[in-house]
Amino acid sequence: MSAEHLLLTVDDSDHQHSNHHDRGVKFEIRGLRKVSEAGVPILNGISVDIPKGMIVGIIGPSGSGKSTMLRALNRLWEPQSNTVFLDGHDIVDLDVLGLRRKVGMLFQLPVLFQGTVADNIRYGPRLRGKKLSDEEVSKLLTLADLDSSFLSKTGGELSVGQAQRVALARTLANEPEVLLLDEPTSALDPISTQNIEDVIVKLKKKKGMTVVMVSHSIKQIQRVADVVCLLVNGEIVEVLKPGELSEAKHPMAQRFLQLSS
Ligand SMILES: Nc1ncnc2c1ncn2[C@@H]1O[C@H](COP(=O)(O)OP(=O)(O)OP(=O)(O)O)[C@@H](O)[C@H]1O
Repeated sequence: MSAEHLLLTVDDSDHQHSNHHDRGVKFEIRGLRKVSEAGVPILNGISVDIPKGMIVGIIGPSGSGKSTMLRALNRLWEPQSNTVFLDGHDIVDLDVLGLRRKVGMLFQLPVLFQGTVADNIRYGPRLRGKKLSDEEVSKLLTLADLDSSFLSKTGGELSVGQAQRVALARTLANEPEVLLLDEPTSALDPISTQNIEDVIVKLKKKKGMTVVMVSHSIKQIQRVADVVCLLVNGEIVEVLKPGELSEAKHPMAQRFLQLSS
């Protein structure tokens, strides 16, 4: 295991000149490990800082641990104590529902609850005793690039791309400060993909959102991310700027990038 803590930095001018330096949250990961029940190492001591207001892309071969790493960040599995910190707080000491509100997650395939789009979007706030008005729900839909004609539709009436945007609006209704995206566009057509990418970039620029995004698409990562972590066999083997991916030095990373591009 490398004891080195990877610090992600960018010279992206949007980030440098963002008005949101005092907003957003950061993650610090220190030696995060996971071993399967059969004793097979899945994560081998991930140590990386994820600064606030940055879009961090995670790429790597299938089975390298990308989803596992992401899922630790909102305790879909329980990391060891003293390994994942959100703004300085060990996440295992935080209230898990509060953590998941702050750290929203979107998966490859959207799963909507029964009821209308509006019911779905109101769900999270309602758990906290807050009733969103139609106007507030419409605003969230707009943020996810959908218009208010969707309010009364049900999940069955939506395409996968539209459902994914509703799932995004539902996550945003919790006013998260971090978005964890696990291949959020892999089931979508190019236009829906572009819509989601645009929304992600807008959220970073307008709200200073911190985003950690797993993707199999190198091109997508190059379009969206400020910085890219290459994960191989449960370790971050390289941290690169999106424009420098071809300069990866690790042999497995090189091979993966050659085959993926
Ligand atoms: N709960 C579990 N028990 C045992 N093994 C697991 C568990 N979860 C994941 N794994 C294994 O850990 C490794 C990493 O899985 P993970 O889903 O994080 O990889 P990934 O990089 O996201 O892969 P992909 O790109 O295919 O989605 C895989 O070998 C997987 O089979």
